[in-house]
Formats: sequence, C-alpha cells, structure tokens
Amino acid sequence: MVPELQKITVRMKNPEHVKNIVSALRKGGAARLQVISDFDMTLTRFGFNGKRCPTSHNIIDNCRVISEEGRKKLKDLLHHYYPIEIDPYRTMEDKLPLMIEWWTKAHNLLSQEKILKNDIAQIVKESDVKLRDGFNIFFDQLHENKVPLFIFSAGVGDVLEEIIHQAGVFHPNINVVSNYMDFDDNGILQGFKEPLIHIYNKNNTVLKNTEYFQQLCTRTNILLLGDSMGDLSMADGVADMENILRIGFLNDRVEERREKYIEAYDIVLEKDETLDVVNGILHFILAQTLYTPLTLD
Ligand SMILES: Nc1ccn([C@@H]2O[C@H](COP(=O)(O)O)[C@@H](O)[C@H]2O)c(=O)n1
Ligand SMILES: [Mg+2]
Repeated sequence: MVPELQKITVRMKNPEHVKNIVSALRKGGAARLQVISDFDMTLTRFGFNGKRCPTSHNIIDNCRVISEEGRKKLKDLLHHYYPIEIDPYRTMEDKLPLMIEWWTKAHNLLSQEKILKNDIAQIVKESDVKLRDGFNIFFDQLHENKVPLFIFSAGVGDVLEEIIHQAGVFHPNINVVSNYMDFDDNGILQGFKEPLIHIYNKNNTVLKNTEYFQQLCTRTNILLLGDSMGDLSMADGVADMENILRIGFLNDRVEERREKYIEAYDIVLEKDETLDVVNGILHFILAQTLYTPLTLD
C-alpha cells in the first residue's frame, strides 16, 4: 500500500489498524483531510552531520544580537529543562509547572535583549536550522491538493514562519498558531503575545479563540504529526473527528522512550530525519483525488 512503511525506521504497534486508517483517509480524499503538525523537531531536522539542529527558540538564543550574558542564561535554562522535557520517568503532571517555568523565564530573558523585528530574517538565514528531507514534496503536495496544513507550535511563530518562507513553501493553505513576538512601535521586542503556548497546552483551550477553530472542525480526517507526548492533543478541538492517524518522530533517548511512543502514536519514526513516510502516506491518500476524472457539472 505504502512502500515507505517498510523503512527500517518505522515502528507500529498495530499495522492492521494503520492499514485501516490509511484506507479510510484515502476514501475520504483531499476534501475531508487536514494535516495538523508540530514544528520543531517534527518538520525540522533533529540533527545534521552529527550536530544538533536548533529549535525556533534556539535560533534566537544563539544569534549574534543576544548579549553574552543573555546567551549563557538561556543555555543554562536549556541544559536544565530540556532533560526534564524528555525524561521518560517523570509524569506530565510533574513536568507541567516546570515547562511553564522554562518558557516564561526564556521569554523574559529574550524580552530584555534588543531584538529587532527587522533582524529576524537575517537571524534565520545565519542559523543551522533545516527542514526535514522531503519537505518540499510535503508542503507542495498539500498545497496542490488544497489540504489545509495547521502548524501548532510551542516555538516562536515569527521565526518558524520565516523558516518556511525562506524555504519557499509558505503556501496559502498554511495556518500557524504559536508564540508570537510583541514588538513596540520602534520594532524592538518587548514581550510575547498571549496566550503562552508550551508543550502541554497544545489543545482546544488555546485554539478556541483562534480564527482557525472553525476550519479545524469541518475537516474530519486528520493526519497528526508530532515529536512529543504533548503533541498528541493537538487535534482535540476537532469535534466530529472521523479518522486520525498519528505519526510520531522519536528523536532522542530512543531506547527508553520507545515503548511509550509506540503505545501513543500509530506510527513511530525512530531517528528518521526525513518526511519520506509522511510523503508516502500522503501520496497514497491523495492519489485517489488526483486521478479522479473531471466532471462537467
Ligand atoms: N525556551 C525554550 C522552550 C522550548 N524549546 C523547545 O521547543 C520545542 C517546542 O516547539 P514545538 O514546535 O516542538 O512545539 C520544545 O520541544 C522544546 O524542546 C526551546 O528550545 N527553548
Ligand atoms: Mg516539537
């Protein structure tokens, strides 16, 4: 059905269930489908040439505009909180206040630096961020088939939009909900807009006040892409959901987190820096739509 599912990186708890969902998604075609995706470490690469790739926050943390003192403090926060984020032995309830603490402290530090709105494009250009291999096929086939792509990110919206824009794939079918920077009249960063989005509130509590919420509810077949357990709630706002296929990228502490990921996601991609499997599934689902002969009415 989808040859890419034979890749060595693929893990599935229940291949039969995956087969049924993929068939149902194909039956619904492009008109029923929407893709809901996380951004950092899901649409972007986790590593390249043996080095970690930056998240949208890291791009700003490490840019030339940030003072040496600010950079050190932001790095210390990352070294303290990231291991907590990915710790398989701590519960979500235990992590939640700590994650809010991380985001709040980091945003406060960034707001003390003199970051200019006009600098964001150059900062992104100078960074080591990379969209996953096959990103152009992914973005283009969704656009060509008029399938909405909803990016729900706890990263920095201004930065991730610029990444997609510079890659030449910011098509009109894309909607983003994320943390947006708040600039004063002189274009200097003064804070972040509300509400704060962290890894554990990517759900309808944040979405119900957005323009996108209506559209979210009309497309009842979902392809969900994420890399953290918090990403699993991103489709909670879809009231009449018919079918959902959850694909999870397992990038870090693979051995220890494998079991939980396989339990939670329908398909787990282990240390796979590509969008091959996602593209293969989309190709299969959308083939039906692409080859439907045109009618004259
Ligand atoms: N100060 C911070 C806070 C979070 N991160 C990382 O960003 C990721 C969230 O963005 P998504 O697009 O994946 O929702 C999260 O997994 C954190 O590791 C960071 O780098 N700096
Ligand atoms: Mg992520």
